[in-house]
Amino acid sequence: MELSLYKIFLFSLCPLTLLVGQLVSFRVHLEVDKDGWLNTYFVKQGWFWTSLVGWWCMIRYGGFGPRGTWKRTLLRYAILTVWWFVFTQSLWSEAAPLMDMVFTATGGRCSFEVFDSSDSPTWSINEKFHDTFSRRQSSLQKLYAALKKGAQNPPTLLQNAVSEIGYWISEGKGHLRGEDVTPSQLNSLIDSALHSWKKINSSYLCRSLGGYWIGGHDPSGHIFLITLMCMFLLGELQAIGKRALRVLKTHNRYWQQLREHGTNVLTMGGFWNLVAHPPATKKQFFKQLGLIPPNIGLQLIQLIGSTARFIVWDNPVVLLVLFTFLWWWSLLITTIAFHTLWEQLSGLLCAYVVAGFVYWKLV
Ligand SMILES: CCCCCCCCCCCCCCCC(=O)SCCNC(=O)CCNC(=O)[C@H](O)C(C)(C)COP(=O)(O)O
Ligand SMILES: Nc1ncnc2c1ncn2[C@@H]1O[C@H](COP(=O)(O)O)[C@@H](OP(=O)(O)O)[C@H]1O
Repeated sequence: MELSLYKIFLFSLCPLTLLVGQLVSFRVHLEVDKDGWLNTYFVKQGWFWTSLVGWWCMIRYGGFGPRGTWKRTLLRYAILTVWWFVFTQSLWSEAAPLMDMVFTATGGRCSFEVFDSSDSPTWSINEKFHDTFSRRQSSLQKLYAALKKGAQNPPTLLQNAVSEIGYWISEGKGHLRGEDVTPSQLNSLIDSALHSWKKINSSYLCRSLGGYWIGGHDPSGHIFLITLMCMFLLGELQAIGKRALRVLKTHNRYWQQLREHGTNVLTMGGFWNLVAHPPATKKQFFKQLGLIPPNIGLQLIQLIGSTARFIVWDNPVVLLVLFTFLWWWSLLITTIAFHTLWEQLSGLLCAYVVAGFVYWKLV
């Protein structure tokens, strides 16, 4: 296989991003919302989006480029999908994914340290028990449900304590009512109850019971997944790139429409005003929107329609590039804000070894 400039880009993008992220993390401290829309709806469902966009491109560009065949493309996709599945998902409910096996084999476990067990006289929630208020609250609810489900009659002490915490959190009280037990005794009680009922060997199961993963070496699932996704999309772009560029250049009509309708929409009818000075409330927004003359509204709808058609139907390569950029951005954020360097490297390496082989040997 010859080493083109594109190949160098394909093989170096993720490792270089990790390096840059590490360097940036020395100077910048990032607070990232784990429950933000990008992470929740896109990255965490990333293999779905990547498969959809990847396959859609293959179908729309009439197959698989000069070098590819259906069989080869399918083989590459199948290898990457199986590897993603084995590494990050449970094959069946009791089996742990490979990344969680590494974690538990290196001393990690699911913890239920709900209460702060330092010797403060007032009861409080352990700072490490999940990172945000809403996550704590939902984890407490899961924990309570698990305790209730696990035993027909949970010890009264346990039951009282857990319902008390739920109340404490929702009411935002400063301390717990004193029980005849210490915080660390209660932590152990909860911990041993759950661990004796179930073999908690995956992060998914741990989270679903309200616990959190601590200790051990936890290869970054995000870095693993994003590396696999970037390499798949960029790897397949090699096969369809030339054809996609040719198609992109033939759509002069769309650019003309964009210019005409776009200028009309922006210069007339107060639309620009609406964008430049958005009203404070939704109600005012819709009221002002209603004041836009109907023909401008129609042109706006036409513009949105033709843009959607231009991207989704005629030039899905735009989607491929957008998604690749989105994944790359999330990779950078992950390398700056999450995990240790070694956990990032192991996530990267596990994806890279297989994706590297696929795009080195199977193209
Ligand atoms: C000749 C062949 C023609 C085929 C034509 C196909 C037509 C196109 C249709 C394609 C449909 C898409 C199918 C996709 C199948 C899926 O992948 S569905 C599952 C999606 N799931 C995900 O994406 C989950 C990804 N998330 C994770 O792996 C983990 O959450 C994580 C990011 C690794 C994090 O793990 P934590 O434990 O939370 O840290
Ligand atoms: N780019 C990103 N944006 C937001 N959250 C991210 C992120 N990368 C990683 N995370 C979060 O960091 C944690 C560790 O990720 P991972 O082990 O998959 O690399 C996960 O938390 P949760 O699992 O609690 O959602 C994940 O959601």
